[in-house]
Amino acid sequence: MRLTLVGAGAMGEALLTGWLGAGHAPADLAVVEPVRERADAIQARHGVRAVDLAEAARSDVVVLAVKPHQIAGVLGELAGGLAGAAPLIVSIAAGTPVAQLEAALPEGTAVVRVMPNTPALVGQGMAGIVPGTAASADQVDTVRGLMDAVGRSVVIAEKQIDALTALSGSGPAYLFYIADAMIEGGVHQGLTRAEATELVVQTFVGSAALLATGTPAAALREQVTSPAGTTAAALRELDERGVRAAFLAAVEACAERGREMSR
Ligand SMILES: NC(=O)C1=CN([C@@H]2O[C@H](COP(=O)(O)OP(=O)(O)OC[C@H]3O[C@@H](n4cnc5c(N)ncnc54)[C@H](O)[C@@H]3O)[C@@H](O)[C@H]2O)C=CC1
Ligand SMILES: O=C(O)[C@@H]1CCC=N1
Repeated sequence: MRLTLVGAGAMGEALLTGWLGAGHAPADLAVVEPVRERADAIQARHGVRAVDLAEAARSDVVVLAVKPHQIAGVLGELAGGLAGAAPLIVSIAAGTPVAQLEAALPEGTAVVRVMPNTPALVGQGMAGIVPGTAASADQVDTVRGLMDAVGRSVVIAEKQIDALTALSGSGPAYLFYIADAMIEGGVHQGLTRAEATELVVQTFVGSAALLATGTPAAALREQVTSPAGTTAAALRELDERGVRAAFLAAVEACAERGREMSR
C-alpha cells in the first residue's frame, strides 16, 4: 500500500514515525510538505520521499495532516489531480466534518475522518474513526489497520467526535500539563529537575499501566488514599482549588471549540 502524508508537522510526523516503527517500508511512504527545511528534515530522519500533491493523488491512501484552515486549499488542489485516480482520502483535521471534505472532492470519493493523538509516535496512540458516506467496509478496515498499527482505534459516529477530541485527541496535552506542574512541585520541595522528572515520568507510566488493567480510576485513587494520610491532604487541596471542576470545564471547552470550528 502506497501512502502519502500531506503535512508533515507534529501530528503527521508522529504518525509517520509510528508507521515506520510498525514495519511500514519507507519506500511505501511519501510526504507533501511545502516548508523546505521541514521536508528535508523529515527525509533525513525517516528516509521517505518528498512528493507533490499531483503525485500524492496517485497513492493508494492520502492522509491529510495540515491545519484545519489549510484543508480547503489542499482539497481544491488535490481534487484537480484525481482524474483517473481514486485514492482513499483520510483527514485528521480537527473540526472538519466529513460533509465538508466530501463536498470538496469528486462525487463518490472515499473519505474517512480520523482524530488521532501524538502517542502514536511510540505506538500508543488512540484514534477515533468516522467513515465517510462512500467509504467501503474494506476501506474503513484499512484505516483501522493504519491506526491500530500505532495504538488503538474506535469507529464512532461523527456526532461523538468533538467529545472524543476533548478526551483522547487533546488529552495528552492535559496530562503533560499535569506532569510539568508536578515536576515543578518536586523542584519546590528540593529535588533536582532531573530527579523530579524521573519520579514523575515513571509514576505516569506505572499509573497508566494500572489504569489499563480496567480497575476504575476512582478505585485506584482510593487505594492510594490512606485515612488521614498524605494523599488525602493533597487531594483536599485539589478539590478546594476546583481542579475537578476545571477539568470538566476544559473538556467542555475543547469539545465546544471543535463544534465551533465545524460550523
Ligand atoms: N497535534 C496534535 O496532537 C493533533 C493534531 N491533529 C490535527 O492534525 C493537523 C495538523 O496539526 P499539527 O501537526 O499539530 O500542525 P503542524 O502545524 O505541526 O503541521 C502542519 C504541517 O502542514 C504543513 N503544510 C501547510 N500547508 C501545507 C500544504 N498546502 N500542503 C502540505 N503541507 C502543508 C505545514 O508546513 C506543517 O508542517 C491539524 O488539522 C490538527 O487538527 C489531530 C489530532 C492531534
Ligand atoms: O489542538 C488541536 O486543535 C489539535 C486537535 C487535537 C489535538 N490537537
